[in-house]
Amino acid sequence: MQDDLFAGTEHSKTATWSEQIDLVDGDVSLFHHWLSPAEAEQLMVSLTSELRWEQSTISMYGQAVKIPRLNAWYGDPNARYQYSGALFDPLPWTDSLKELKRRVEIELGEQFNSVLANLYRNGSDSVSWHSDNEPELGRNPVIASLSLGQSRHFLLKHRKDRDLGTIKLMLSAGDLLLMKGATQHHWLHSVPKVSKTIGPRINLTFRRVTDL
Ligand SMILES: O=C(O)CCC(=O)C(=O)O
Ligand SMILES: [Fe+2]
Repeated sequence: MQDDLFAGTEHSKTATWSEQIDLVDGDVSLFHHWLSPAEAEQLMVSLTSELRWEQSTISMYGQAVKIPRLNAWYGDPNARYQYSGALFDPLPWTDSLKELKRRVEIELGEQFNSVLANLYRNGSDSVSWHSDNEPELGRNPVIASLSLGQSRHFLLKHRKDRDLGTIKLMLSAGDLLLMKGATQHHWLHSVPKVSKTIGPRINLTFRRVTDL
């Protein structure tokens, strides 16, 4: 179901409209053009330089491996999270991240205490299949993800029922994706590499982590 108020008019390219993704065992919705193109562009520029981007290292089969993207973690002081066995403290909110969080909370009626920012520098950067199911995210994680910059595909696949195939969404600048309910129990998601030359993308995933 979609409520495209301006379908067929000149507004349809930039007007906000939302759709519920038809997903068995999951609850995913997408707010297209949640930010205007101008605001999304401005944020892309400012967040690229303002955030403290790092290339994290994870351990895979006992080897230290650099992940294929940059990231940065911001949030309330108690919103600590565990990643590959290490405990990370969030950086304090910047003004623009705090303001975005406030607007996302009002839109969705959900509370968040942290944001994981990802910077995909080009088509070689990606995130492989995973679920956001770390214990500190609680039983049914609510994750709101805001996309800026280059459009990229966001894929979903069911953990068990492969007959459901791969669901492919295009996330463009200003789009807000919401995942909640049982989604993280049953579905994996990824942002695959792209072989052609493309520009950078930033994705902000607002989360609520609890003290373990
Ligand atoms: O970049 C995206 O759209 C997804 C990022 C993601 O899945 C994550 O940070 O857990
Ligand atoms: Fe994720």
